[in-house]
Amino acid sequence: MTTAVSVRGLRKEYPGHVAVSGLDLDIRRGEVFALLGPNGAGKTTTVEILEGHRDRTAGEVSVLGEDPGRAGRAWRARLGIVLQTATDAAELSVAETVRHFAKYYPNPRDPEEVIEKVGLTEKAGTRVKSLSGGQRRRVDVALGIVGRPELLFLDEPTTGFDPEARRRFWALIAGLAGEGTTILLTTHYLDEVEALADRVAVLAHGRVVAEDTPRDLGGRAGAEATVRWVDHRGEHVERTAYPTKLVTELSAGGGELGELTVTRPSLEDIYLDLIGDTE
Ligand SMILES: Nc1ncnc2c1ncn2[C@@H]1O[C@H](COP(=O)(O)OP(=O)(O)OP(=O)(O)O)[C@@H](O)[C@H]1O
Repeated sequence: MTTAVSVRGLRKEYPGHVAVSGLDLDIRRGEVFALLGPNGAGKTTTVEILEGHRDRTAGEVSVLGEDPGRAGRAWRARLGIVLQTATDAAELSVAETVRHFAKYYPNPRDPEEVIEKVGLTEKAGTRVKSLSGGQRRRVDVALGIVGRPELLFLDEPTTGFDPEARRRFWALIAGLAGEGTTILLTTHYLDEVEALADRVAVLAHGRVVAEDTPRDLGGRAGAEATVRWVDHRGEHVERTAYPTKLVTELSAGGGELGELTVTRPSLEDIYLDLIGDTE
């Protein structure tokens, strides 16, 4: 089977509010798929339905071949979940916590190896309670992957991470993806999407408004480039589909083009455009 997640016409109504309204989604096995969208777009609700933690009002949902509303423990053991809310800080140490969770799974990863992967080896003997916020988040990630999940849900996983921890986390996720783990990532960090995701869907008002690779989202790859440079007459800005041609022409005289830059819309520009269109 090549499909990890398939969603058709998903709808979720809370009293007096429609959180998800006719959402379709397909995530392939082995893919890193990102869900983007403004606060309240319906990302967490959707993810919770896929995890089997929330019922739905209507629609078809299949996750690893089963309906999350009806699937049992064996199915659940194939998932890894890192929720938005951090683990309740216990009296247990990092190593004790990870070892304890490992016991719930039929084929867990080696707890020491997991602790090393999330960069907490030096804190293995420390109580989770005494860790910093970002370090506790890394414990959450460790607990999400210790069961060797086929499908890993990461809901805003790097909130509170310092830049080095984020880079380390990205490498960890790329490694898991390389081993074939399917990953559904919810995040507000566009650089994270760009670094990690094979495909991205943008949600607004409970539905998918765009879906593509980060490179191509919203026609980004084909968008015109902006060329800027400075000469004795001041700053120049030109938009063109053929920046190489323009730069070649401009530099034909052999002179240096001061402060030359060629840029295309960033993922953030495209994202804000897509979201702006839905307001
Ligand atoms: N238990 C609930 N009861 C009523 N309304 C809810 C409930 N949970 C979420 N909602 C509403 O449903 C909408 C979607 O919420 P959801 O948490 O799925 O958004 P989100 O995209 O994950 O947002 P964020 O980026 O802030 O995490 C919001 O308007 C929210 O207020």
